[in-house]
Formats: sequence, C-alpha cells, structure tokens
Amino acid sequence: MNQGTVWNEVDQYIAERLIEQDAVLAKVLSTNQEAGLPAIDVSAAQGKFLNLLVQLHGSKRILEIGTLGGYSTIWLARALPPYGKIVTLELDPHHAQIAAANLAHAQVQDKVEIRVGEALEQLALMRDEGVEAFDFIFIDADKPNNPHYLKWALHFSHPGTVIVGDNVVRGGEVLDENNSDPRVIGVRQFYDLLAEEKRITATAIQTVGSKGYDGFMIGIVTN
Ligand SMILES: C[S@@+](CC[C@H](N)C(=O)[O-])C[C@H]1O[C@@H](n2cnc3c(N)ncnc32)[C@H](O)[C@@H]1O
Ligand SMILES: [Mg+2]
Repeated sequence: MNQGTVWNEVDQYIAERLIEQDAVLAKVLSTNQEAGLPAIDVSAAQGKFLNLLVQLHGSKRILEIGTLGGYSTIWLARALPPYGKIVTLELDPHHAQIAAANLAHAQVQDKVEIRVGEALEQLALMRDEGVEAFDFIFIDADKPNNPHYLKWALHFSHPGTVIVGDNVVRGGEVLDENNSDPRVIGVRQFYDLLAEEKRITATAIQTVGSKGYDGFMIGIVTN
C-alpha cells in the first residue's frame, strides 16, 4: 500500500471505531459534492477533534473564518451548550447558501450566524458593531490572509481564548522559504507572527490522514 492509501485507510479505521455513524454529516458531505463545493472540509476525525476541543475548553462563543458547506461548523456547534453561539464567515454566497441548508438539516441553525462577504470586511464590521469576544476561534479560509486573521483573532479574544489554525503544514511546503505560492507565504507569515506575538502561546501538530499531509496550529491567548 502506498502512503496515501495507508493514511486514508487508517482514518477509516479510526472513524469506524471512534466516530459514531452519522447520517446527517454523511448527507452534508453528499450535498456539498452535488453542489460542486470543493472537498476541502476537515476530515471526520479532525471534525470530532475540534468538537472535543470545544467541550474540553467549555467554549460558548465561537468564531469560524471559512464556512464552506458548514461541515466543521456542525462539529463545532454540536459541542456548544444550548445557549452557545457561532459566527462563521464565508466569502462565496453559494457556499453560504449550501451551508445554511446543511446547518438547518443538522438542526444547529439557531446557534449559527453566517456572515457572507470578505472575512476582513466582516471582521471590521463586527468590530464596529461591538461584537463581543469569542472563546474559540477557528481559522480555515484563504491562507494568504492568515496573518490578518490572526490579528483579528487577537482583537476578538480574551485571556483564555483558544485559536486553531488549519492547514499550516501544506505537505511540508511550509519549509520552503522560496515558495511563491501565496498560501505558503501566508502560512509562513502566520508562524512568524505567532513567534513574535507575546499574547499567544502556541504549537503546531503535523497530521496525516484522508486529507493528506498537513497540520494545525493551536494556541491560547494568555493576556
Ligand atoms: C477550507 S474551506 C473551509 C472549510 C470548513 N472550515 C470545513 O472544514 O468544513 C475555506 C472557505 O473559505 C472561503 N473563503 C476564501 N476566501 C475567503 C475570504 N476572503 N473571506 C471569507 N471566506 C473566504 C472559501 O470560499 C471556502 O468556502
Ligand atoms: Mg482546512
């Protein structure tokens, strides 16, 4: 078996044993595929990991940057108490429309506000509206903007806020300082900012699985 096949089959092995069969999430993924959305959502194992992080932390207010079809949003929403809330930001109106239908199908729509538009514009609007801080922030949109999203995440944080950034290894391309891919450049700048930012203590974990070789950053805002 080649490496990618092993990673994929181990993800299936994990899912069969530890992740309950879920007709709602299966339907969400098939809806996304039928609607032509790219399959760049988190895996089931990663979705459940996000869900566990939210439960471990006891987060009540979540900000997600990058909704796609709402697959990760549903995992996050299911970890919230009944009065919990997610604000999720999505540029593409088609993605947002599919996500809204998926969130309703998963019966979490009352906990989720989808804001459609450029995330940077929405974040500035949210600041002007006086939107309060979040307990948990998941950054998973356009990677070139990751450094900006980190600054906004800090704006919407309080001491103890958890920040998770997805796709921060990129098949190892993050090592390449001469890489001209704006996503790699954005992720490298994200690390540089984290390294110099005294208000966050963070690490990054490399992952393999059905979504290939990648990784996530997890940090906590200290003050
Ligand atoms: C990787 S997908 C999100 C996956 C989702 N978090 C999940 O795991 O199910 C990234 C999403 O960010 C959106 N996006 C890209 N650029 C954006 C921007 N400038 N502002 C807001 N959303 C953006 C894309 O349209 C896409 O739906
Ligand atoms: Mg991602």
